[in-house]
Amino acid sequence: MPAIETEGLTKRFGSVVAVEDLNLTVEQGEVFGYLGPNGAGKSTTINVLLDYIRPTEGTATVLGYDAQDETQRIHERIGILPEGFDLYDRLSGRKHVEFAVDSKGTDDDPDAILDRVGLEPEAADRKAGGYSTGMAQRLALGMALVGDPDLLILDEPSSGLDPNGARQMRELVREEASRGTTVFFSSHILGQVEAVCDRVGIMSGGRLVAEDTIEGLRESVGSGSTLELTVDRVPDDLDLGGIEAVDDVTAGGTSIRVTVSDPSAKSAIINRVEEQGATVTDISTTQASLEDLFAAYTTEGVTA
Ligand SMILES: Nc1ncnc2c1ncn2[C@@H]1O[C@H](COP(=O)(O)OP(=O)(O)OP(=O)(O)O)[C@@H](O)[C@H]1O
Repeated sequence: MPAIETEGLTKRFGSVVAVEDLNLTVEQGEVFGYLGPNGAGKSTTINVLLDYIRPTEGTATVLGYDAQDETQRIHERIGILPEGFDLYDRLSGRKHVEFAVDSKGTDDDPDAILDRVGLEPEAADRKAGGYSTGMAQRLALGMALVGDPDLLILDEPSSGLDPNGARQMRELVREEASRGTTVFFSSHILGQVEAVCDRVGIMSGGRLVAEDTIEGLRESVGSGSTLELTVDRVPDDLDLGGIEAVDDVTAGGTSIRVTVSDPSAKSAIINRVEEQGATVTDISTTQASLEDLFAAYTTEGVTA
């Protein structure tokens, strides 16, 4: 049974198609990154999964339960960090977690949870109204962890976190995943997604335009890597014509940068450069970042 499954899920708001014919499967135990530019349909999808809104067409199940008919069962077994969550300014952090423990009827130790999300006892006793964005984010995540959920739905969990906070968030996500929790993670911070997700889905204009591992996306976009050669001098009429994998070449000073669709073309490129009279003194390869892949899928019309 997948942790999340949607079939033909469509949501229209009047003439706006927010989500169109979405077939998404997130397996149990996965850390799944749900990506897409503003307005792509990510929050709408999450809102349907949580039954905050009803789909126009199609179905969704969460942990095997129907998102519309078995909402209560779902909410008992998931933890949610919503986008733009609200805290009670006058209550302390600890009170927030105690409140979550009471409402879920669990026996979690609030202090252990606060410790897990990095809120020191002194901070936990202060009113949440005075919290920084990062502290508020940690507290909201702590509340989501109450009841040891089978599925965590995190909507933009890293927004407002400094690099340390973001690292801690990654560690927490990984820790939860190693306990068998499925994590469904929407984010604009692509580095964060790349570092923690097993697979990603990319939404664009309401449609799922890619669903794969980051490695798989690299292969299907084809724009794998950039080869950077350091040479004693760039040949006058540098010519890499005829090497099929070469997409783009730029050269200057003692450096030649070649974008390749297939990294195994590396030796052919080096040989060709050396045949033209240069000595290659250093070689480095950079792979397309998730940022590049995201741009390829959401702005350049690549379809999976
Ligand atoms: N309640 C609503 N009424 C009308 N249109 C809506 C409503 N909610 C969302 N939309 C529209 O549906 C589309 C998808 O929005 P959605 O919020 O799901 O995108 P998103 O990917 O979550 O974006 P963001 O990253 O900005 O949160 C947008 O065009 C948005 O304007």
